[in-house]
Amino acid sequence: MAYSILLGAVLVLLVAAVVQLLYKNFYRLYYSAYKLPPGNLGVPVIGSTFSLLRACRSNTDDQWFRDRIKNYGPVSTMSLFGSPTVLLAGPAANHFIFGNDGLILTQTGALRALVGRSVLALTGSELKLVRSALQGYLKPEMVRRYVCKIDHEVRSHIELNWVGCDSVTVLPTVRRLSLAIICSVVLGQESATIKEGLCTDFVTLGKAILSFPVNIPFTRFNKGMAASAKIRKAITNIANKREDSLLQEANATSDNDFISYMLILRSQGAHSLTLEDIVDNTMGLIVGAHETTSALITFMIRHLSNEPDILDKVTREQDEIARNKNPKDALTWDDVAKMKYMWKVAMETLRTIPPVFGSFRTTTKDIEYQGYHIPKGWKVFAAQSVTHMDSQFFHEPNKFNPSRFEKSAPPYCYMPFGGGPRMCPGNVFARVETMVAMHYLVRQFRWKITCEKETYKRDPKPTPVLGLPIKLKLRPLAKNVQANNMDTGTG
Ligand code: HEM
Repeated sequence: MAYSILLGAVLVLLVAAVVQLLYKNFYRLYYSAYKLPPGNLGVPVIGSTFSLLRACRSNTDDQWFRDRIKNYGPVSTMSLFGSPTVLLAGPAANHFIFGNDGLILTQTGALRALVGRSVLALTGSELKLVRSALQGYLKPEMVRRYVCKIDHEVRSHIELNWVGCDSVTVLPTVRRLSLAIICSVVLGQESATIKEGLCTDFVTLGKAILSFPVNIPFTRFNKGMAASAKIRKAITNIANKREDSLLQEANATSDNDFISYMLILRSQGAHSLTLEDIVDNTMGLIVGAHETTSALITFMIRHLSNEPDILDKVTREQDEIARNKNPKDALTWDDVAKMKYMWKVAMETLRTIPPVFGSFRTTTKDIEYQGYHIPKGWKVFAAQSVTHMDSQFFHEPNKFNPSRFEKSAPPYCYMPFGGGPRMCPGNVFARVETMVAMHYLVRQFRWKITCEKETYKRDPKPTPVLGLPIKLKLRPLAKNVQANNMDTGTG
């Protein structure tokens, strides 16, 4: 028995070694005319996937990238998620990846399966149409119209989840806020079922983005697919109702929800997406907005609790904005524009802990970069988080110093929202949401982190391992703020 197990193990090892050898030689022969970047593809299909995922989950991804760059230089070959991939880092890499029309944005197979035919998975003329619709929906003139809704969501959320609590676990709480905000804007009045019932499903879906897209029971991907089906069903119900009511109203105009906006654009001939495509794009928008902004707000709260001088400066700025208005009135677009210092705190948070740490692209033709060839069909991954923490571009990169943004960062060194034609279309929305939420939190509360030693992992969004529990106190002045919120009916 023991002998046959041993024999079996030897055979498996032998087969693995032969496959590895064939795989390596196949690539070497097939690309013999190419000057490939240094590195290797590692174990077939798996390559460096698990090692990178492990690094992400133990918050050592930055070190992982640095070690690779030390071993192979800023351009190297590896295999990730089953594809040969070239890893790039540095401002030249960012310039290359965001401005090269031979590269198309790639999503992991898992994301394509989870979010379907959203902007994230489209190419060519369909992509242009959807991108332009998204940009139209999220352009500053439109976001200006959502500020009041965002303000209302933030105040109601704080009354329900923060006021009267001695402690709060920040990340899950802020995720609910962020989901409530994006759903009430994107889905309109009927968003309640989604924002109240499906937050956990959005988190499960988010966690499956970096998983192997093989649907085996109990895996992350399998759970993500189940969550995605539930979300899609709920959004489809809303979309069907919207379509019916628009058919009944001649000359309907959008009341700002994304589904009506897309249906009206379609009736005007701007695109020909099916209702299913519109549902997928709505999901894509919520997925893009929800965990990124909640990560930003969570880590701002964490940073501010360790930086009393910065918190003081932020509070003075926010008190000044509040002083010039009637406390019952919602914040406006102009108020948000005055939050200049707090935005620098957000930028510094995005530099140190970017919610999206890099960008994946696929080559549509053979490409040359810094003397190396990147063959057609290969993936290119640029890790922007590496440049954010490089002392060549950011003096004392480990120091949390919002004032560094009094000067612009060097070109292509600071890219938390990406760049080029696929730059995040939600960046203005994210700014408004974050500023409004932080305005009320900073003015109403003081907090202390419960577990100073808590670390975070990338899952794939940065996630404090305990969710960031904090002890909470009302700021003395906050009693007035709270009384006024009650008057306005947000309590
Ligand atoms: C702090 C918050 C946010 C950060 C850091 C962030 C970051 C990013 C980045 C880096 C990309 C580009 C990825 C690439 O080029 O590979 C992206 C794309 C995207 N983001 Fe955001 N985002 C944030 C908030 C939002 C919000 C609030 C929305 C929606 C309201 C949104 C919607 C999207 C969409 C739809 C895409 C895909 C665009 C495309 O494929 O062309 N994001 N985001």
